[in-house]
Amino acid sequence: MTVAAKISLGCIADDYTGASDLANTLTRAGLRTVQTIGVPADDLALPEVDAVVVSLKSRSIEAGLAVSRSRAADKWLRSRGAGHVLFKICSTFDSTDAGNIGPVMDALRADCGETAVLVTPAFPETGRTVYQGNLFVGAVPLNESPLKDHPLNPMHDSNLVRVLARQSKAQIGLVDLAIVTRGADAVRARLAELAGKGIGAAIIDAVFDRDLETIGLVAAQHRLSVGASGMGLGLARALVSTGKVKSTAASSEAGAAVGGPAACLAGSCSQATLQQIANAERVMPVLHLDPDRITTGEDEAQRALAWAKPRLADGPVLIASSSTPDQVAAVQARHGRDAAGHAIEQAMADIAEGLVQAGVKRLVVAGGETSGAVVDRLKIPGFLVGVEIAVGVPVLRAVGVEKGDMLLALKSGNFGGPEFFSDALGLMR
Ligand SMILES: Nc1ncnc2c1ncn2[C@@H]1O[C@H](COP(=O)(O)OP(=O)(O)O)[C@@H](O)[C@H]1O
Ligand SMILES: O=C(O)[C@@H](O)C(=O)COP(=O)(O)O
Repeated sequence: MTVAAKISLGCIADDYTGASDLANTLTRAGLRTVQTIGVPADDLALPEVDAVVVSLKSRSIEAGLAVSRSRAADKWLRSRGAGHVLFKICSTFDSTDAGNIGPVMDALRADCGETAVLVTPAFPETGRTVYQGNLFVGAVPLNESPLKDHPLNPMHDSNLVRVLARQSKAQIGLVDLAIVTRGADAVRARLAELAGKGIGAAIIDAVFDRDLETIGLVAAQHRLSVGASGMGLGLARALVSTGKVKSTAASSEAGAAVGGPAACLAGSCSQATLQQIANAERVMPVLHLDPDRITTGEDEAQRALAWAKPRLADGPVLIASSSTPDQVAAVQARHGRDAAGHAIEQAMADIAEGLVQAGVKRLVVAGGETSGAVVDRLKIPGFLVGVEIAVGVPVLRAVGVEKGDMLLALKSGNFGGPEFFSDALGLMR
């Protein structure tokens, strides 16, 4: 990939929707940003940028693989001049006790020789705040939020010091809000104190964007941080306010019209996505896939394509595998959690491939793992960031694809307003 000048910020995202969320945040904060899928090939030509977000699909894979892929991304980013690397995780800390946040953080920390790593998933704009190390999703602790029912990584503990300690070999500390409120010097002093006690990473509280700005000023002087888009916001604002990056307005070219048929795919089973699908039923044809048929190897993808193709000329269609928590639990009990998830993701990828072959140029995908499977199948090497559809979800222009211009939106399951699918298509012309 041609990245002409040295990049100021390197980012490794553990899923593709998370990467586009972060790329969106960095762009809005004034950084010229590109999102790549995996470590870019040497011949992928991209414009000069301040930040590169390498998207991995490493959130729900075996920890050893997540570590080796993240290390390769880190090596590439640092070889392009990134002095700081942000490991972008989910704002709801999606992970299991077997990983992958802890193991990846430990490996990246060892590689760059960081003393104590600042960690926060806070992203106040989407209601994710951290207080006394406890993550809140809106008004409720993480373990009472819909994340308790996530199909792959149900979250049952809101205390992130405990959660990370179960995953990491490092001792985990806390920098609480009282210290953050006192400013960057107080955070630096507390971090030095923790490092002196042998603590390798600290969850840091943040409730408002100003807390993230304080955290960003401190983190930017370190080699590694771990967090969600809020950490990206803090880092980006620090790079701009300290004059390390000149703020640039987002380019409108990335979202320029492509025309052609449009389609939506939903594999997320989040409450937000279920509501968005229900609302989409009023404005576009919706096909609900049968997860049992997919998991037992029936060709649901061909059935979906036969349904969709004749309708594309009349307007967008939506194809969804999404089900309620009870139905998801029943499918998983019959077929196994990973087998069901994988089979459904691959069916979504088959459908996406067939839709693009049928001429679809505008594609909205709901769900992080689902988006990963789809984007991989379409062999898209990278994205430029266009306008924001909803907080954390930009219009993306695919770069380096053989089939020519294409617009996508990769929606984190939990993000977007009730009319998200129409909102997205309204901005993807
Ligand atoms: N009806 C269903 N039953 C069981 N698993 C499902 C169903 N529909 C989708 N899945 C799986 O659930 C997971 C949803 O994860 P993801 O796409 O990351 O969504 P989110 O962004 O909400 O986390 C995927 O592995 C997907 O294949
Ligand atoms: O930080 C976030 O919440 C998102 O950027 C994100 O990573 C969401 O993941 P998915 O819900 O799996 O899309």
